[in-house]
Amino acid sequence: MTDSPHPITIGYLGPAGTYAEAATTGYAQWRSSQEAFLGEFRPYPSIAKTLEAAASGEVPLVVVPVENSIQGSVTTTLDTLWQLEGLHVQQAVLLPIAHVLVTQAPTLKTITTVYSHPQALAQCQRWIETHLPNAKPLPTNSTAEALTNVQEQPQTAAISSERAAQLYDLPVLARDISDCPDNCTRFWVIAREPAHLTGSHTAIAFSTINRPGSLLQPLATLAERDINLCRIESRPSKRGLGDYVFFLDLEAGQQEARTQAALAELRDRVETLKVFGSYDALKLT
Ligand SMILES: O=C(O)C(=O)C[C@]1(C(=O)O)C=C[C@@H](O)C=C1
Repeated sequence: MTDSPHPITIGYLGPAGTYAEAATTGYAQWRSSQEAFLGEFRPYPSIAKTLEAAASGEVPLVVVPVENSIQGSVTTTLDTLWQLEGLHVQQAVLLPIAHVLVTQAPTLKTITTVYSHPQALAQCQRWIETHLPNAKPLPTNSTAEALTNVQEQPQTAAISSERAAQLYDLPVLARDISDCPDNCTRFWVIAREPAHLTGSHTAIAFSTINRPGSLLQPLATLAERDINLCRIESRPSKRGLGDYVFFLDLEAGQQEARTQAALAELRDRVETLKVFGSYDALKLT
């Protein structure tokens, strides 16, 4: 008989039934199909608290949303990653997002409020305006948390996954309510321990001093080494208006010589550089 592996606790945005939970359990299942791995799961009340749990060493691994195909970056994740020290991206997980409208109300007309995570509300904004013109959208910490309002107030609705509606035993009134087809969210698996350097993509971020060429020079460093970018995103540095942090995803692994050389040069060309790590993408269905 073989010994079962020691369980690894993975933090995620809870409560049970979130998309983050689906990404986390999907990742753990995949990993245990590759190696002796046993995941146990710990929900946190917000994305920031989930990342803080990894940074403080409370849990060795967390899974957080980074980017959505309709709504773009999950800004809390980027801002918190920039603020915290010592976090390493290990893996990307792509999860299809299929939102439903959950309510105890008999018809759409009687719904006064629609609760969900701000990302989910934004991904369904046009549908809400068309089908619930009189309902007030109100943000919650997660899609699953939104369902607790529906349990207590019959004239309200929530946007979540169908799986979450089943879990909380609540009725679904409308399906397929995302504003664009193929809605998909990319999550990152993040660890406190530096990962192996393998992976086809590398995530970095840097701040610059606001002067001519301060973005051009780092981009030239990457272009000169034939490193393609698959994403660039700016976020306010929070030091003052017009001061930014740039988040980049490189189509090159951290272990590659060209990446090592580019990162060494980048350190001299930017103010602060953070290398989050290299990752491959796991596509869940
Ligand atoms: O609220 C959830 O269920 C989450 O997992 C968070 C989150 C996000 O922040 O993007 C994850 C996937 C969907 O895009 C909507 C919400």
